[in-house]
Amino acid sequence: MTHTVPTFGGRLAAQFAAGRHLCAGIDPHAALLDEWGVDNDAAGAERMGRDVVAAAAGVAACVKPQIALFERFGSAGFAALERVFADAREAGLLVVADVKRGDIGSTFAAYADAWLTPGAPLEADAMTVVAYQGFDSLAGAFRHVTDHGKGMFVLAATSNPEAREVQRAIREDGRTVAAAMVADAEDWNAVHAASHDTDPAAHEVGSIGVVLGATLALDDFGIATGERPAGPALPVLAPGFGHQGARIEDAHRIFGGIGQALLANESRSILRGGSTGLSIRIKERAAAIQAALAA
Ligand SMILES: O=C(O)c1cc(=O)[nH]c(=O)n1[C@@H]1O[C@H](COP(=O)(O)O)[C@@H](O)[C@H]1O
Repeated sequence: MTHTVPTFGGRLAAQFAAGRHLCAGIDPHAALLDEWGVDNDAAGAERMGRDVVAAAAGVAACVKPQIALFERFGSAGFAALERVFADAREAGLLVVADVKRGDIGSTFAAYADAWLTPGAPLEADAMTVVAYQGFDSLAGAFRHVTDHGKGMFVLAATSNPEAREVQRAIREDGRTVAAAMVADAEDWNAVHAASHDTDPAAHEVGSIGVVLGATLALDDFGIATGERPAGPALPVLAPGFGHQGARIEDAHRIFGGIGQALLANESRSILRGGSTGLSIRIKERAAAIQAALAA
């Protein structure tokens, strides 16, 4: 089967080829909104989101709105989010909806429809997902990936210290939970690259990625950082830089061979300080990330 819609992996590859690896977080925490001089409400969150989009356009690869920080304002928060998404699309930025959804297959499919259906009010390019109900519980999103050029980032090894007890646990098959998420995503990409004969970029970078915290020693989670198996590079969404303490200069040491398609997320480190200087902060962080990854 061949497809004409560009894949999410292909669109990521284009961002990387242009030197863009920054994922600019949109996390309208109450304290940050206060620093921005806007109210802690949906309009304040929208202001922050749209300012980040304007400053990140042409500089970052994507924006990642953290949905809970909009959801706390109910329907007004979702309306704000729709406008932020629309701005981002118009600016040519990929949108990763940080929704961290997961469920049994039938209801996960409804989450995938909500966030990944073309033309849906909250259509994003990719969403963060939780696969603790099993990797195949994500199947409801696969058709959006193959047919609509969408993507997913599966939580594998997250940046928070308390995640270790679950994510380092050994499964019946002898792999850690985290390493199995990585392998399942890589396998899926390898199998499905073959169906995208018309999109050579789909062979470069996969459309299902994982979340790997930059704050971690990946070896501890059973995740190999040496050479990867043949197949498309695995997109890695890496939070933990900036506010959580990881340094982009250490990216090669942290990720090694698994960091071929790295999106470095920073949220509070670029949002802190208000809208004044936002554009400069985003440009500086994007340049530092590009330099560190090119080194
Ligand atoms: O999936 C995520 O985005 C995520 C996974 C993870 O392991 N750690 C993590 O911090 N995140 C998110 O990444 C962002 C990090 O924000 P800062 O610490 O302010 O840069 C937040 O929106 C988190 O919810």
